Amino acid sequence: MSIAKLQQADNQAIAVKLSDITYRYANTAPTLYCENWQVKTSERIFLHGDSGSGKSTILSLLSGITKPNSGSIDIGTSNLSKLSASQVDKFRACNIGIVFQQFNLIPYLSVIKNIELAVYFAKTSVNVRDSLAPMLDSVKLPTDILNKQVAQLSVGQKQRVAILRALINSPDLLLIDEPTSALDANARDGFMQMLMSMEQTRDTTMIFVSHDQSLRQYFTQHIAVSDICQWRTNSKESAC
Ligand SMILES: Nc1ncnc2c1ncn2[C@@H]1O[C@H](COP(=O)(O)OP(=O)(O)OP(=O)(O)O)[C@@H](O)[C@H]1O
Repeated sequence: MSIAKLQQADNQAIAVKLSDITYRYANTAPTLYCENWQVKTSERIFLHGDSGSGKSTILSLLSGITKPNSGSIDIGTSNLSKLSASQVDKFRACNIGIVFQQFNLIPYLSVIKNIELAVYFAKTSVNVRDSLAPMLDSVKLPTDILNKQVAQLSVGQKQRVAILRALINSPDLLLIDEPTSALDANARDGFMQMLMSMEQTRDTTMIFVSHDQSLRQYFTQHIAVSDICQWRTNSKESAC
């Protein structure tokens, strides 16, 4: 199941579309409103905002991990709001690569088992070892790391494994959440150069979130969270 492309009037396909979204974590919490936001296919977006502005929440909504209270989210021609929970899980596994802030690797499993799980959930016929061979080279990891337990890896190595897991099914959409926050400046720049060179030959749409403005240089499009979504407190509920 690959993402069918939504065509726009100017004939450029839409990869992501948010329409009239509202979301809140609990009844008393402020509500996040996102009226309308579209990302075209193959765009590489740097989505920035202060800590707490909602970057991770937006990625969670886009990936279908979090369901909005109202509104709709289209990824290609698939409206996530119309899919059942299990259909969303399947859709995500097949079409969306995600690099989480804390990587979300399973620490007691080996590197290869972590990556194989992504292929298992997508039910694709990817041969993991064959596909990984050139990718390992690109991220400068040795082949023997595949059999190491994730718990034994450095932060930088975990970050690269998280990228490999996100890319193994050749997703159309890549969502990346602050992957460089635990790295020093040299490691951060090395990681960004590696990510961009891996993506040079792919047609992936990428949404990369960070509060670190020094990463802007790697992207041609920069969008502030506050330009697409706002947190508002419901005045009736807060009155008493
Ligand atoms: N599970 C949760 N329950 C309640 N509130 C939450 C939860 N997760 C996030 N929030 C709140 O939602 C708002 C946005 O959080 P979010 O994690 O999306 O911000 P962020 O921009 O990614 O922050 P950071 O840069 O620090 O990771 C914050 O006010 C946060 O406290």
